[in-house]
Amino acid sequence: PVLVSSFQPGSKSDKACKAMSPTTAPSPSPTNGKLQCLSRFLVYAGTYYHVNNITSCISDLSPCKEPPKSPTVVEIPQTVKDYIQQSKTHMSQKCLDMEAGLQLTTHYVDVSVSQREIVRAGKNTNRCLDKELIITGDIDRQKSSVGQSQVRVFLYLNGKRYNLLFGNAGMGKTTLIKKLCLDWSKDLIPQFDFVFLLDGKQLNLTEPVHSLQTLLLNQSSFAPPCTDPEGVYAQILSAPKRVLVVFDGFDELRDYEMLLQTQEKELVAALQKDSKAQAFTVKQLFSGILQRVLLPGCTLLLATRPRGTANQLLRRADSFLEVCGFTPENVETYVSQYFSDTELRASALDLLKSCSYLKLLCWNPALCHLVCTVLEHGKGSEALPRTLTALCHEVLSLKLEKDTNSSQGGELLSQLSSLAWEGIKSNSTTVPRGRGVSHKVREFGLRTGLLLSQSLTTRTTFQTESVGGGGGGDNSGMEKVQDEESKSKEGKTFDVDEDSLLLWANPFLQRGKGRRKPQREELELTQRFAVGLLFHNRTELKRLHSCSDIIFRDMVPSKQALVMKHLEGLSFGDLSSAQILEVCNYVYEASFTHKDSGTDAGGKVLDHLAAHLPEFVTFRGVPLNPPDVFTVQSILSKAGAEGRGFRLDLEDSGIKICGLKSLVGLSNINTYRACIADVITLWEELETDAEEALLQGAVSKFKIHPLKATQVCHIEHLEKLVSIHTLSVLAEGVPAVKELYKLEFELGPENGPLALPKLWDLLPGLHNLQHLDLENSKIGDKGAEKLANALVSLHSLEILNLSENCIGDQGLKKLAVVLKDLPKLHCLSLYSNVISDEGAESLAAVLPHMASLTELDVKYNKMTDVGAQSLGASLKNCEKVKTLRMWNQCIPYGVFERLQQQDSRILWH
Ligand SMILES: Nc1ncnc2c1ncn2[C@@H]1O[C@H](COP(=O)(O)OP(=O)(O)OP(=O)(O)O)[C@@H](O)[C@H]1O
Repeated sequence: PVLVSSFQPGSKSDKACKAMSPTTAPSPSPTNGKLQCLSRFLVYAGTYYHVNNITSCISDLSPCKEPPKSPTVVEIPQTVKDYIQQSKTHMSQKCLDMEAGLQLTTHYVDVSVSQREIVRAGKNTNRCLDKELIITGDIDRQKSSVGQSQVRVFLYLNGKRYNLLFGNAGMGKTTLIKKLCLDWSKDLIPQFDFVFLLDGKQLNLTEPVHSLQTLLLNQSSFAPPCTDPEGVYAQILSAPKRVLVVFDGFDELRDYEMLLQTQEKELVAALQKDSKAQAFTVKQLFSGILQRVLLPGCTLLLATRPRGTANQLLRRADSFLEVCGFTPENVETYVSQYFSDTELRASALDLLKSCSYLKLLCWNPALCHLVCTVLEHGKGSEALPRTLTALCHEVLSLKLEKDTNSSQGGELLSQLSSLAWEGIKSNSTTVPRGRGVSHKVREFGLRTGLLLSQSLTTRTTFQTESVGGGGGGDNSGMEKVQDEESKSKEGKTFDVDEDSLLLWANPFLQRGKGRRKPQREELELTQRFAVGLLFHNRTELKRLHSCSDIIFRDMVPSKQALVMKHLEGLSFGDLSSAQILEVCNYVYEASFTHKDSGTDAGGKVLDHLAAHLPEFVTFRGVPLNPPDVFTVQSILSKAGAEGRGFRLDLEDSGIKICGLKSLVGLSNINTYRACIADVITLWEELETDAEEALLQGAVSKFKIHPLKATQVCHIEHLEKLVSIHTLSVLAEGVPAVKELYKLEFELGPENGPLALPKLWDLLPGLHNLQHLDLENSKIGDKGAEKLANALVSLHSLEILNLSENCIGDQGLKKLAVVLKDLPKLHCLSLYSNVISDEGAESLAAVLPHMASLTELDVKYNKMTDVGAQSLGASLKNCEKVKTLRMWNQCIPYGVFERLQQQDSRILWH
């Protein structure tokens, strides 16, 4: 395309997508504990939202350039080889289930996994060790994709010992792990002899009766009974590099961080001394593995949702992977695999096309499954749900309709809802064991898939040769049962065993006791459902018998009024970006769950938000997933219909290019910011599709001022944009570049030098730049020379910060020549460089020619009294200068004081 002829076009397809969770900022709570009845119901709907698989796994990827090198193969005894073979057979049978009726072998969709990066938070990289995950733009995310073959994920693990696998609830971490296990069982991943899956739920086993050996051989998911535990364990210890340990079932990074807290010395010593002693708690053993006290050479893969920062963990890990969820193509594959009947398949795909929001929800695999459940019932597009609430509600209704004993469904559902709401309030994914859940409720919950039951298995370890296949079962010769509630059943069970652990099949009910911020993903979701249901169609609600007539007559309108009052009480200008997004989502649920909204109470809520959303809407730093973009878009366009215009900031939101297109395409968006590389790709797409009006709008509304570059890619992107500006056929160039007045180069001394060559190339294109900040970028004399060449073109420059840059006399000499030709420069900082007398003199020589200079800082350099005196003398000819800071240790105190007495503009600080 002409517009972008100067550089490599990016990929045009949105093939990767982002799986980031919204942040946990405090948010308005329309429920405020007052909508309990309905919200309980909604919790229930939410509970159904995702039928979760509880297993454990780990993985890490990075692009694999070479075939993996297996560590030296140690001779493995035959009995151990047999065990490995048995493990593989066992795993290949046991890890196949994804959802009821869906299996990995027939329904799995190859998803992309991308690498994520972290940065040190804060400007001073030495002082601040905190690290954060970077939210990358769409194009960069696609570039960092490790591809779709799961085997590649494993190859990627090669040599990386500490791997984190991120993904929001339902995005497919557990499923990916199972697929990896399946691949391992098929000998596709030869670098590991052993793969063990550990599960966060096992932390419920609090008795100190475990050893590393029993943890791995008896407690890990999908492990078969072992005839020769001693031999196998010895083999594991002798070649830990050939062992992969996967942790899953921890809901947040923080849960892992808790396991990284320093252990007592005696405990560490005990773990190291005798890892076979059955004297440890599961928690101690998990800690031992995560802290590299136990099995130090093994590869770890930790699956987790990305919420919250867990600095210790981020600091330790070598690689960060993320499951990207489904692309539109993946959704099509999933739907095609889900519907084996060709006619049903075609109609499902057709229906999905007509329902944008549902289609976007399918980005999340767990929701994609729910969408298929609804599509399966073949209602026309008019009857399809349009919100998350309506989707979950519909699935729940279908589920209950199918339930044979549904006569009591309403009552049981209500009881289950109370339990779920308690769980949300107490931050627990499990139903407390002492809670005395009635048999009926338990059975109902398990039957409908709202509850899962998991026995915290202590697997049989055979002492004899009499191993029978992979089944756990009630075998004789069983080791001591280590938890009174543990059963000798295999892994996860779904029976009505009163003793096993009851879990909500809902990924949004998170664990942890009160130490978290109160506002969590699941609570946000509950509120979203609560609001949605409150404004739902009454006939629909009645289908589940969850509310009486009185509730409809009295409570619903009064709660609706409360929501409205709450909304009216919000001061939108004070809300954080995450809160704005939450409000948009609540309001979307309220306004669109009911089919005929627009004229009713839900419509009023929408009107209010549309009228009061601030004119500047920023989602900077808040992950915007595809359905979020849709809700924001509907609210913005509603406001547009009322004549309101907006400025949008979408930087660091991970928005996909198609989402960017839909928002930028709104006629009432006056200006926008977003990842430059993504914007350029959008322009390219618009140009290729000959969407001229949209292209023109997308170019003219784009803004980048002021720009703070904190990563190398920011400068790479800017370079592309500047080259479009200078080379493009657009007569007026790119307005965003022309209007860039301030550029802060904040990559720090480590990364700065990587991007400097590009910076020098692009700088001359920024004709209108007024403020350039290059502090602490290690530019040195060479860089100073390059900068001098670029400065010739920057006639508008007013402020130049070159503090802490290792610039010496040579560099300053080059700079001095051009500094005098910058007619508007009024502030120059050369603080903390290595300038000595020679440099000071060359600066002194040009000082009187710097027509606009008012502030000069050369403090903490290397000049002595000689240099100081020449600067002092030169100052006499510079009327405009207001301050000259130049103290350093090489200038004798007396000299400095005298200079100061002569000219009060000379300052210490
Ligand atoms: N690649 C895939 N192909 C087909 N279905 C998938 C895929 N990934 C996920 N799913 C579906 O989505 C559901 C949720 O996935 P999964 O349990 O793996 O999510 P998760 O990221 O582990 O969530 P949580 O954080 O709640 O544990 C699965 O049960 C499965 O039905």
